Amino acid sequence: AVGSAPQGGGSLFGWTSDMLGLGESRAEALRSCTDFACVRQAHTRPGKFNFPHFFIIGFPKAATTSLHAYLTAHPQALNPRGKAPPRPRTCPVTHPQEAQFFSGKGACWHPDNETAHWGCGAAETAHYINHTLRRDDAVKFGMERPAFESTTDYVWGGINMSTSVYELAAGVRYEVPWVKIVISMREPISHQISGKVHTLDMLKNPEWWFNPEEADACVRRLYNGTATMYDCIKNQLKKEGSYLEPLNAWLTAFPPEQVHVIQFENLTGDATRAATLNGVMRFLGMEPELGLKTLFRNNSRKAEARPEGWPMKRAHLEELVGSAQTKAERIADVLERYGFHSQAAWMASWRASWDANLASCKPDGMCAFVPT
Ligand SMILES: Nc1ncnc2c1ncn2[C@@H]1O[C@H](COP(=O)(O)OS(=O)(=O)O)[C@@H](OP(=O)(O)O)[C@H]1O
Repeated sequence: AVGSAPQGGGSLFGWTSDMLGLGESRAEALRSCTDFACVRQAHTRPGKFNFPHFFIIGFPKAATTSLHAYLTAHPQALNPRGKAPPRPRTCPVTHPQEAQFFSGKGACWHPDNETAHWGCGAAETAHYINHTLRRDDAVKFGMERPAFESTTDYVWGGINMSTSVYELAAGVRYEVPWVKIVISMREPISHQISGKVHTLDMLKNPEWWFNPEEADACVRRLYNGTATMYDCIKNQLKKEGSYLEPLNAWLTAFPPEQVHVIQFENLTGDATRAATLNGVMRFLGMEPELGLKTLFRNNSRKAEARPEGWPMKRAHLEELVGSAQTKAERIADVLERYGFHSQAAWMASWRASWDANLASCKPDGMCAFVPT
């Protein structure tokens, strides 16, 4: 009887597509999945959205929280949950933002096991599929809503740093080969400053709550007034791989059709925001007309931190711009080669920031760097 047929999951008036002789739908096949092998099997069945459909993987400090919130607010989105509240690192994965499933919490790494290097913990995987990615809701909506999560440290590798970003990207590709990847990149000096400002903010917390890492020692000195922002970002900015390597890793693991790279400045700029958001939604197969007309400003510190800019000697600013430019050219080169963006357009946006900041320099040789 119609009334006793299972509900949802691509059913028509209560009849499942299996009963109608069409074979199992993706939703029906996904219904009891608790591991990726089952999810992959379900993926072979017809359904509108993939499960999971996409990941926002970074970069940190490139408005990923705002983008996550924006897509969460989209009426088609599966996930109405907000940003994760602070929680101890040992808690099970529950939240779609900073779930860190593939980078650590999913216990996906077995570095000592040569034969089965990759393989996520069974209990963690079931939890991730059921709770973080909301399997039951995906099924209930008959795969008409995309499941997603956003974890910015997927661009760095495993959270204990034992795993390279190449391994992580390859592992994700192995588990969910269809997933779409969204990456936002911010002008490199601003990206670095935003990260340090975040750490500065954390230093206000008691040490038992936030214990800064070795690399943040300079931020403590900045906090105490014995170092400058230039001191704290110059080395990281010079590091060749810090931005380019994750991009290469993900583009090595995934075909370019599954990757969408946006520029933070286009995402947040008044003149370019709508087109950039529409581009993201089109890439994800979500209807742009249903998207909000505004982008939130989550996780923002720049207004309070130092709206007038970070004081810097002209020579130091020129050195930083030199490092950022070298990095940017390589990124823009990769992006053009893969057909994502023209090198010239990508560079022009970031160069506008460098030029504006260099123009701030006074005759006494002091400048102020305002992040994008
Ligand atoms: N709509 C909009 N317009 C302008 N700027 C915006 C917007 N949304 C986010 N932001 C800026 O993005 C920075 C936070 O990025 P993330 O959310 O990716 O940071 S995090 O890695 O998750 O901590 C953070 O930058 P800073 O304030 O410089 O730190 C935010 O101010």
